[in-house]
Amino acid sequence: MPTATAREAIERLSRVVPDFPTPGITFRDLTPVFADGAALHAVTDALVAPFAGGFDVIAGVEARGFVLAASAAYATGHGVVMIRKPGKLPRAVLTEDYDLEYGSTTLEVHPDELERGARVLLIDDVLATGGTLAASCSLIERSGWVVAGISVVLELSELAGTTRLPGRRVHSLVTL
Ligand SMILES: O=P(O)(O)OC[C@H]1O[C@H](OP(=O)(O)OP(=O)(O)O)[C@H](O)[C@@H]1O
Ligand SMILES: Nc1ncnc2[nH]cnc12
Repeated sequence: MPTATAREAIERLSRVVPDFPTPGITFRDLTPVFADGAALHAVTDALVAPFAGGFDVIAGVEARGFVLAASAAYATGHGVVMIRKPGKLPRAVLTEDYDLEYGSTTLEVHPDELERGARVLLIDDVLATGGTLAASCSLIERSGWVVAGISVVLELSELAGTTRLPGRRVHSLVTL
């Protein structure tokens, strides 16, 4: 499905929620995009299309990134690596603390999930300050894997998240 269809669906279905989760944050809610089958299909295809043939596995960031990563993995016949919030993964983990637009937290990964050198396409819903994706890239590289690219549905350009991702190939379906 063409990227223009995905963009139209994102613009039509996404919602703006003022002061969520904390006062002063303008929250961009993509749950209606996830809930619409045609939109999820178009968005999934548009996220992976620029990276076709260039990755071995897809990584998703808990929680919203999991929806997109699993959809993209099924569509392309790849597996999923889960980058999780703290205390959820059962075996030995690598850990990164980070800040995001409305707080601070930690992400973790099982570093033995893939072979060294595996090419990982990293998918998430929103690129805001870039803290989440920078921490995720660090976990991927500390695990011995390669970041093949980063694909997001929505980039909030006023927060300049790409400056936290120097040298990365970042694909955003919609940039606000
Ligand atoms: O670019 P940043 O400033 O780091 O923000 C982007 C992140 O914020 C949201 O995740 P959140 O941690 O709110 O988790 P959720 O998916 O569980 O809602 C979003 O899904 C991104 O992962
Ligand atoms: N403004 C925002 N809307 C939705 N998700 C976000 N993650 C970080 N900032 C966000």
